[in-house]
Amino acid sequence: MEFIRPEDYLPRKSHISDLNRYGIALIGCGSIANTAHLPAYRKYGLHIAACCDVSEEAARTTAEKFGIPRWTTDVNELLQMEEVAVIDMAIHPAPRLEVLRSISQAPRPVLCQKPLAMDIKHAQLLGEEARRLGIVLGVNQQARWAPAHRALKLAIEQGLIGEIYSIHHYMRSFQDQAGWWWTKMKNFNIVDHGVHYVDLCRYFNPYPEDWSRVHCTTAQLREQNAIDPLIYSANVEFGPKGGRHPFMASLHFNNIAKANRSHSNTWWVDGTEGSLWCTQDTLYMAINKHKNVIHEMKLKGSWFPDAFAGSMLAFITALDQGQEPPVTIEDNLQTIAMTTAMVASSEEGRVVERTEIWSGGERG
Ligand SMILES: NC(=O)C1=CN([C@@H]2O[C@H](COP(=O)(O)OP(=O)(O)OC[C@H]3O[C@@H](n4cnc5c(N)ncnc54)[C@H](OP(=O)(O)O)[C@@H]3O)[C@@H](O)[C@H]2O)C=CC1
Ligand SMILES: O=C1CO[C@H](CO)[C@@H](O)[C@@H]1O
Repeated sequence: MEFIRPEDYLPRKSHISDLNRYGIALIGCGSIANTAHLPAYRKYGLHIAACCDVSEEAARTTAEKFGIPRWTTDVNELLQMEEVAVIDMAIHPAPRLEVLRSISQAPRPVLCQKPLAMDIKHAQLLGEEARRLGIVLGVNQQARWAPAHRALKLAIEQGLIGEIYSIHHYMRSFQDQAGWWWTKMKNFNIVDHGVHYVDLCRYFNPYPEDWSRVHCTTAQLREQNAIDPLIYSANVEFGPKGGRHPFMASLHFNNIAKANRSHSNTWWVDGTEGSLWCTQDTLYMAINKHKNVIHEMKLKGSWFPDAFAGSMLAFITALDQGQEPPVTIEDNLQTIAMTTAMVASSEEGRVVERTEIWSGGERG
């Protein structure tokens, strides 16, 4: 039973009339740009016009490696290039405000690496400043375009498993390597890496109500390199208090599991008519009425790098059609509100309401 096809879940460029009109300028030629953004754009034939980094060596070697026609260490020089139609911002949150202000001299739409910032106050500031400066700003929550996550989302939308009542995520990996920026970052596992799964939990939610409250617990090993916990468990409630809303989610992320053969990244979605679950390369479905049958579909593509083309293509498609970015500032603020609440919940040992953190509307 083929309930989802590759053309449904893989990145598509057929919606864009002339892709060459959308020259991309990359700001930040670091690790993720070189290992995911640029390989993805090359694979899907996107036009990379220029790249920029404060480090001359990073800008030059990246340009050479990917055959990018122009490179610079100066954002202002980038903005003078007529062929630059879109900015791909792949730098850490700290310099983003200053870079946005430079971009306002000759505004271009900006797709910014996820999340907009590591806490709600900083994210709000960046969002408000982008609006004030007249910059179209979208957020690159590219995990939404990972083949497994797109396929799962489409299967949910097809209604094959009835009314969804539960989403559960279980992630096991290892990122306790000494010396890397993430082991030195405050609450990294929740606010920087975990934010993918928090955002996906909101993305898969089929109801109009956004998340309402969260209870998160963490643990910190006696001997670990990271300055903060690398394991969390979060129970997310939707709708009013009282436990009678028809949908709930739970998220568990153990990022300090040394035995790599035990690693996995799995979602389970339960509905009144059946269940869907996926790893990163396979989507499964079991329907109540088809007893003892599991429908199993091997998926094409992978998160790294395909999803990075998916998010950029969706951003360009929205620009082409005069629509809002696929992940707006408001949408991302709801996700960051949840990671901010998870940190507060684990540190203070209590349930944290969304409204304590963020007073924005229902769905972003
Ligand atoms: N799946 C995903 O979506 C992933 C997302 N990320 C996100 O991407 C961002 C970047 O991560 P990563 O690539 O690992 O980081 P890196 O530190 O490897 O790269 C960032 C690069 O940007 C440069 N830079 C800093 N400030 C500026 C500026 N003002 N203008 C131009 N270049 C600048 C840095 O130079 P210098 O080092 O000299 O400061 C560095 O070369 C982070 O926010 C991270 O959370 C990262 C990994 C995966
Ligand atoms: O997916 C991810 C993996 O970890 C990175 C840090 O190394 C995160 O920044 C990132 O979002």
